[in-house]
Amino acid sequence: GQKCILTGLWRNELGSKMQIQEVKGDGTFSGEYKTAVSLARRPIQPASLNGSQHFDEAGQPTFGFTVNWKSFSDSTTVFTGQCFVDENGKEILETMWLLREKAKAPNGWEATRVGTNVFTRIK
Ligand SMILES: O=C(CCCC[C@@H]1SC[C@@H]2NC(=O)N[C@@H]21)Nc1ccc([N+](=O)[O-])cc1
Repeated sequence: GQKCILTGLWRNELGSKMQIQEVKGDGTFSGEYKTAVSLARRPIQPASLNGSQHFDEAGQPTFGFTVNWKSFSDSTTVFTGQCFVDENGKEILETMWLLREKAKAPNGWEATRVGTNVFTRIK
């Protein structure tokens, strides 16, 4: 199919897996995120994700999505990034994320973590 439509199964360098359902005409999508790592005490469970992508003429759109970890942690991650297609037609998603855990009070310096992830398509 068309390159950099996010529908499908993706995996990042941590071994986390992301399944994105069909991307709607307005660019919105939803899916499921299975993280390979966690700071939560409770066992990891699949989490829902919702986001949107652009449809970019060069076929290398930007996107963003939110993962609500509700089933095992009171925390939230937002990812934002761009899809790139390499010379072999291989797609990669370069992302940065912010992970917010629930803090006891405002201005909790320890509450937000930041990082990067690169995803490649599994299917
Ligand atoms: O552990 C969690 C929820 C799972 C977060 C997984 C992150 S999302 C960015 C990165 N990319 C991945 O594929 N996986 C990791 N939440 C949580 C629980 C406890 C605390 N804590 O500090 O106690 C902080 C966060």
